[in-house]
Parts: sequence; structure tokens; C-alpha cells
Amino acid sequence: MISIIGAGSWGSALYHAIKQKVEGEIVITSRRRRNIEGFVDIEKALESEYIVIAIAAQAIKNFLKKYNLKDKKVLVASKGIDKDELKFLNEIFEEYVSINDLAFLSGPSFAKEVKENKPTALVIASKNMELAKKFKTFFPKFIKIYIDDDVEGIEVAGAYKNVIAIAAGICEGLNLGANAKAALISRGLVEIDRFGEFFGAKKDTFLDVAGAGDLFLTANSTMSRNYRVGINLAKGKVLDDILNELGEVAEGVYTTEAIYKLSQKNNIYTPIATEVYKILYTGKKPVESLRDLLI
Ligand SMILES: NC(=O)C1=CN([C@@H]2O[C@H](COP(=O)(O)OP(=O)(O)OC[C@H]3O[C@@H](n4cnc5c(N)ncnc54)[C@H](O)[C@@H]3O)[C@@H](O)[C@H]2O)C=CC1
Ligand SMILES: O=C(CO)COP(=O)(O)O
Repeated sequence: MISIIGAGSWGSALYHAIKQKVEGEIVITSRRRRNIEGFVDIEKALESEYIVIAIAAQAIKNFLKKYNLKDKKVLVASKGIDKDELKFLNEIFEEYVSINDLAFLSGPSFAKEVKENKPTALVIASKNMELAKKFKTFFPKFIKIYIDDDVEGIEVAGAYKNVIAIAAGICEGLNLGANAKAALISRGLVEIDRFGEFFGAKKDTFLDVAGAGDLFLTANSTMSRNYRVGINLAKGKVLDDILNELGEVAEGVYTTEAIYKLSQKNNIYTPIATEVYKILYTGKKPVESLRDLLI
């Protein structure tokens, strides 16, 4: 039996996809009861051997404190960095679950397209290749799964691209043109790689679907919530209003804070994340940040 924890956009898309492969052996849960197919309460969901986590990254630490996942096989599908502890999600999970029972899912995948069974490529990374292979068997044909052992790379790639997507959305909202956006995205990839390699990630990961692939997807489409946050910031809207209107999580807003603090602490050069941080948290004008980055 497999349980999806989190019935937001991504959790419900994963339920839709995985159900096609495992048929009746899947349930979904959320902190609020929802009237959707397969919904069970959290206690019932935690009876499954296989657990897929699709809740907001900042909520994960408290979730793990509250519910016991010890001895479960866990696939983490969230993308972010804990902004209070300044830890990657694999570091948070490793405090509660054996490293051999953990796998991480990332890659270019708008939930909406997964719900339409559109071809999608994802990466499952784990220090336990047998577990990665096992999770791979749960996915239907339209989702091509690559397996990898670069957990650190997968975590940095999935989290950081949301920050670059906010910057690219700002670029779009300011109407700075396609040349400027391509510059931001490509320099964003260099920045992600520099940050990731500091934490032990492999360069190859950033050149592949979970790195460049997810970055190109998210930083160039209004389907991305993070990109839309950027567009709205460029229009001069206030962050709280943007997030209220969005009604779903834009992980990049919190990941920006975590990356800014981690790069300050470790002296890593992260110019784009630093400007996004200044816009989000110090009130710097988007137009000034983009000028400082591009000119
Ligand atoms: N929507 C997408 O296309 C994709 C999303 N993701 C990632 O999946 C994660 C979830 O995103 P979405 O489902 O899209 O967002 P969403 O905003 O639609 O849903 C968020 C989910 O997190 C849960 N949640 C939020 N705060 C919580 C708390 N304090 N305690 C317990 N649960 C809490 C909500 O109940 C909901 O189930 C994020 O890390 C996101 O980056 C990854 C790939 C694709
Ligand atoms: O992670 C995603 C696509 O791979 C979803 O991006 P957004 O959270 O910006 O919508």
C-alpha cells in the first residue's frame, strides 16, 4: 500500500499518476479532510509501508515531529530548504528516518500536466539504489523515471530553481526582454551549480532534467507559481497580497531566505538569490535589483 501525504496540487497529481500503475493500492491524506477519491485520515495513511511526502517544505519538520515515519519507506516530493534550521530536506528527514529508507523525487513537472497524463521525466535519488528502483515501479509509463544517487544535487536543484524562477518572473514583469531572461536563467544555472557543489552535489545533476530541465520549465512559464510571484512583484504588488491571491505554496519565497543565509554563512557567491532576497525581505525595488544584476 502507498500513501500520499499532502492533497494539494502536487500530492493530488501524484495520486492520479501512481494510481494508474498500482490500481487500488493507494490512498491520499491531508491535514484538512477533503472530499476526494482515495482520501483517508492521516492515521490510516500511516499504516502503509510506502509513503510519498508532498506537503510544503516549511511544514515538514513539524510533521516529522508529530508523526512517526520510522521504518517506513519514504519518497520526498517537496522542493525547498528549511529556512529556520537552514537544512536541506534530506538532512531534516535523516534525523527521523534511516537514510536507507529515504528517496527524493524531483524534475520538471507541473502538476496540471501530470494530471493530463502528459509525458514527463523525473529523477528519483537515493543512497539506496534498490529503494529508488522500487519507487520507480510505482510510476506509470507516461512518467519516465531516472534513478540517481546524488541526493544533495537533487535537493539543491529542486529548491534553487524556484528562486531563479522568481527572478525570471520579475524580468518578464518588467518587460526587459527575452535576451535578459535567457541571461538570468543561464547565470542562474551557474549559480545553482556553484552553491550545489559547495554542499557536495555533482555538476552532472545540474545539467540534467532535475537541474537545467526544471529550471527551464519553471523560470519560463506562467504555469509556475514562483514565476507568477516574480511577475506580480515587478508590478509593484505587496508580497503578502501576492501570496494570499495565489492560494498555493510558492516555495521560492522561503527558499530564497534559506539560500541567502546559507550563502552568507559559507561565503558562497549567489548574486541572483541575494537580489531576490533584497526584493522580498528588504523592500529593494525590483527594477533596481534587475539593473544591478544585468548591467
Ligand atoms: N505543484 C507542482 O507542480 C509541483 C509541486 N512540487 C512541490 O510539492 C510541494 C507541495 O506543493 P503543492 O502541492 O503544489 O502546493 P499546494 O499549496 O497545492 O499544497 C500544499 C500542501 O501542503 C500542505 N501543507 C501546507 N502547510 C502545511 C502544514 N503546516 N502542515 C501540514 N501540511 C501542510 C497542504 O495541506 C497541502 O496539502 C512543494 O514543495 C512544491 O514545490 C513539486 C513538483 C511539482
Ligand atoms: O516544481 C514545479 C515544476 O517542476 C512547480 O513549480 P511552481 O511551484 O513554481 O509552480
